[in-house]
Amino acid sequence: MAAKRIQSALISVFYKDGLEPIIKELDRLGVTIYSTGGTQSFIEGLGVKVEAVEDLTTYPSILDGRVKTLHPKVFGGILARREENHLAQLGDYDIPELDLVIVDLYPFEETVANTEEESAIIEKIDIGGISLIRAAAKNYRDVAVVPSRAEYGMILDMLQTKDGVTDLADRKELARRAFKISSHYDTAIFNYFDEHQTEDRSFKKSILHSQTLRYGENPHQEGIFYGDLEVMFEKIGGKELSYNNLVDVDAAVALMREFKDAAPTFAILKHTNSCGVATRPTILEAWTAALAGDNISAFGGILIANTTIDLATAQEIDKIFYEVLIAPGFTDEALELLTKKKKRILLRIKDFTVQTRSFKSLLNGVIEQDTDTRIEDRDELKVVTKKAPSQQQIDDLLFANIVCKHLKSNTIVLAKDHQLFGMGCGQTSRVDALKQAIIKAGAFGFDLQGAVMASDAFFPFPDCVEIAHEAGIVAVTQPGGSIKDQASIDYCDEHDMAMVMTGVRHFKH
Ligand SMILES: NC(=O)c1ncn([C@@H]2O[C@H](COP(=O)(O)O)[C@@H](O)[C@H]2O)c1NC=O
Repeated sequence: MAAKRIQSALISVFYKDGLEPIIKELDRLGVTIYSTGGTQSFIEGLGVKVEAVEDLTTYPSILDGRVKTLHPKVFGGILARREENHLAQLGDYDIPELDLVIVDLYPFEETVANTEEESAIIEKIDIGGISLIRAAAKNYRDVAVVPSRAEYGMILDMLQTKDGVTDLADRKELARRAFKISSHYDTAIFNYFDEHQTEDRSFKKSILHSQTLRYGENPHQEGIFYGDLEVMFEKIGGKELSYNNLVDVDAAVALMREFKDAAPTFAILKHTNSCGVATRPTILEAWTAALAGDNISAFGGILIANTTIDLATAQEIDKIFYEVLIAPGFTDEALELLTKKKKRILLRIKDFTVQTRSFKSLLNGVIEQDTDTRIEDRDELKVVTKKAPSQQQIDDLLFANIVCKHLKSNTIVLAKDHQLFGMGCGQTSRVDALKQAIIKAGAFGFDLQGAVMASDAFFPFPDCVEIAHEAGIVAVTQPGGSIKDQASIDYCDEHDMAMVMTGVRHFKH
């Protein structure tokens, strides 16, 4: 008996919107509707007959609504298997069968987001509704459950096209969704209680949206993204985002977030590392200067701007092959041109915010930390050398420090006039990172005389400032904290270099 006709329904919803067409359809099908106070009034307002749950239970809703459906006459009608023994018991206790349960839970997450008042939050922990959902889902062989407004379309379609008959596969799918909703809801409640706990924590994350990716990092690996990209981006064109695209887009957004309020800035990234970054008076100039940083690595890169892309910039960008272009806006003419290349992914970014906590799988568990959203401003730069950097050099040091923060450790950034000249990253020694940065700067024609250097962590020895000086570097920023800091400072003093310390390390593994 896989197909079931809906003859009775219990409806208890917090938000009433979207319910009307379902009620009308149930009414057309002659379904007996039971409902709780507010939902009952809403249905009556539609001119549809409805039985009060209070009449069924012969109890009023008590304790300010904390107990209204929690009663054997309700749960018996949902949980009874439609077989002789259970149906006989329903008969003995005068309990009606309930074939369909529609619930929209108290908005717990929304309440947590909007208030810190604990009593208001606690009252929004739904007890009766979540029990109704779980009971109906457990008995999916006989009962259909609608656990949230997201399933309204699905049930309406079933009512309309199958005339109130549900089949087992559909009811099982609704049950799967019901446990997805109930576990998500309980995860949110748990995380609220667990938030300030220091011991005995449990890692629980629930994301309702997902996207199956073509593959993972490589074609032989499966890949899935859990999240809702539409909240952050409007995808204007191009192929599906791949696993690697998503990783790179994440790195690009984290970097450009630091330049959100700066003058027009462009960054070009490959494998999460930036190979070109520049800030200029116009976005076209920023693009040109970023590309000059390394026009070879830029091939197939991820491009991100903090400013609307105009036609002139689009015409230049269009000359190279890139994977993804992200910007807060595109002029119509720019879009007309850029969308001609059908595979190129164009994302209009709506929101530069990054998650405040980040985590990844590791060994037999997960490692979690605060996201590194800290960035130093000019007041935090402590001059440790006899010579202080000029205002222009301070600007360049701050620029280089941001770029450095977003490169894989160990990393060194060389920059001048708000332009990345060369970087070394992902190196096992800081000296190698510096040598790589110098080679790259040279390869793309940059003269390092008067340029600045940023390091993600302290210099264990003075070798880096020695090599930097020989290359022409005049000012350095680094966190400091090495027992040999003084040796680097002394070298700078002896060679007319300026050094500032931030006191903040920015490792990125
Ligand atoms: N306490 C109960 O027995 C109970 N039964 C259902 N609810 C919830 O009450 C809300 C609907 O109430 P009303 O129909 O009165 O507006 C729904 O969000 C439903 O999930 C309950 N409320 C909270 O637990």
